[in-house]
Amino acid sequence: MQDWSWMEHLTVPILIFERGQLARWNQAAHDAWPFLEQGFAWDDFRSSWTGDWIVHLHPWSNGESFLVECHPDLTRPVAERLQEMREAYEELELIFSEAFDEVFVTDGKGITIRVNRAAERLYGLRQEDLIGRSVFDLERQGVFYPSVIGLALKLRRQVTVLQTTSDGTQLWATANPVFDSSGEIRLVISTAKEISDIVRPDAAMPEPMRREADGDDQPPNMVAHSPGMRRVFHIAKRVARTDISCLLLGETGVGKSTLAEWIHRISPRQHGPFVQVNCAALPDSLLESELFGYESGAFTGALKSGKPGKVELANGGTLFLDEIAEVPLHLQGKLLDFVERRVLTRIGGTRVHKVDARIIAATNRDLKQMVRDGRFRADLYYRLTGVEIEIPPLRKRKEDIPEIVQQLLRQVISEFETKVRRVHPAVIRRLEQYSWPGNVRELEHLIRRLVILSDGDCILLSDLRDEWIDEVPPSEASSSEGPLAQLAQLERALYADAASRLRTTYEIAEALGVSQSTVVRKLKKYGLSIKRM
Ligand SMILES: Nc1ncnc2c1ncn2[C@@H]1O[C@H](COP(=O)(O)OP(=O)(O)OP(=O)(O)O)[C@@H](O)[C@H]1O
Repeated sequence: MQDWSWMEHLTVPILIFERGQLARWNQAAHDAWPFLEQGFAWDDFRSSWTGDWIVHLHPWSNGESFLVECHPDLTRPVAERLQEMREAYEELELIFSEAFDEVFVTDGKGITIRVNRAAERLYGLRQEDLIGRSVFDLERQGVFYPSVIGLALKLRRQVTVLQTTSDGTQLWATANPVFDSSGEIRLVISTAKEISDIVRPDAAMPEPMRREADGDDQPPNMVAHSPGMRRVFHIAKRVARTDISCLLLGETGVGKSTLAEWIHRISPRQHGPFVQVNCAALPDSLLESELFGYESGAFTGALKSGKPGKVELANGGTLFLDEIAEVPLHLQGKLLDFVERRVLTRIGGTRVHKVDARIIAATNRDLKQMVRDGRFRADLYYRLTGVEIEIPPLRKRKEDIPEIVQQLLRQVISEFETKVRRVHPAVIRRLEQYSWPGNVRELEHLIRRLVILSDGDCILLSDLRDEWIDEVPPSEASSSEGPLAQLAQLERALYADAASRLRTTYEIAEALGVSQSTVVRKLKKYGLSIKRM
């Protein structure tokens, strides 16, 4: 009689098959497969065993019986676990490398261990150029300053600083030291974000919501950080509620037309037309018919049906008389008549047309002085100036410049394809120093030009090389009211006056005793154009 008791000492399942049928098994086999008791043929067993087990066969000498020894296959779960860990690691790697914010990791001595792709973008160096280098060396070389990790190592605590990179980009950086069980710093992990990427909560809102939140406090396309501009909008908003005539004063390109349109848009007349007439754009003979219209056959070349003027077209809305100072004296009387009585007769007509329009006028001239000189009717001046709003020149509200630049950049990017995404802070500083005779319009043209001509994703100081703005000596730039700035203003006034009186750049050149090319350059510099062609 064979003794099978040894089988019970084994913790791996053992099965004995005799002539193809299961004859014996141990407890471990019973635990693994309780159904064995119901009998089992070798063929069934063979077809049902799984890859979870490694099976050894020990044949008996009679050739008809054998012992089956089953070992759990431990390699498979280990392989599966390894695969899971590999996938998790790859995912972490991806998160680390593709995070938009910079992640920079050093050991406890400040030697760089890992950096992500954002670091390459911010510092302009490849990962392999950063790994293995000390943050203190990188700080000395100006790759960034100060080193937030260096500070965290010195202070042995979390630190947040404003870090500047070699190209002047400002980063909001935080470094966090990680300590080991003996209290030594094992790693320092820092994360950093470009300041220009941090948007104010209201800027993140969708446009309609933002407008609602702004409550029409200022036109959506106009920047007003400076106290001067905030005051302008404050007054304009009050004026908008009324029907009072309003005179907008300010140098060329400060935003008079834009403000006039906004006043209309938030006024009770917002559903009526906004009609703009540039009184300087037409010769006197045409300006009258443009403003007041004409009846059929009023003059040769007139339309048979006659034509309403811009004043009539503004019925129910707002009439914006831009460059009001350019209205010739003989027309000022007719305009006064309309402003006082809100009625007009077309050229060649007798019928009186009643027009209900709010009047906003604008000029970059000293209208009061023109009244004193007898070049502008005092009664018209007083009728037009129910309220006078003076928009300050850009050089007197430099705090608006950075945001205007950002706004213009966003606008240009949305208009055409360009790689440019930002303007170097050093460029902004230079723009803040300039005196901007052509005001916001001049700044607008400059940004457009720079975006078009720039090759990279950032407008750099070197891109200003071909701009006259680069010629401004720092002494002049730092004091816009210094003698050089005053000289520039004087020169601008000279050219503005000539441009309003003369018809070509050649005539101006002759009058001022300079070359025609100088005239072209100066007109461009001061954002001026010849009004009467
Ligand atoms: N505060 C501002 N913020 C942003 N953009 C502005 C601002 N003011 C003006 N602009 C922009 O500057 C440009 C010139 O403005 P606008 O035509 O209103 O000036 P203006 O004073 O009427 O000029 P002009 O005297 O030559 O008629 C416009 O494109 C306008 O959108």
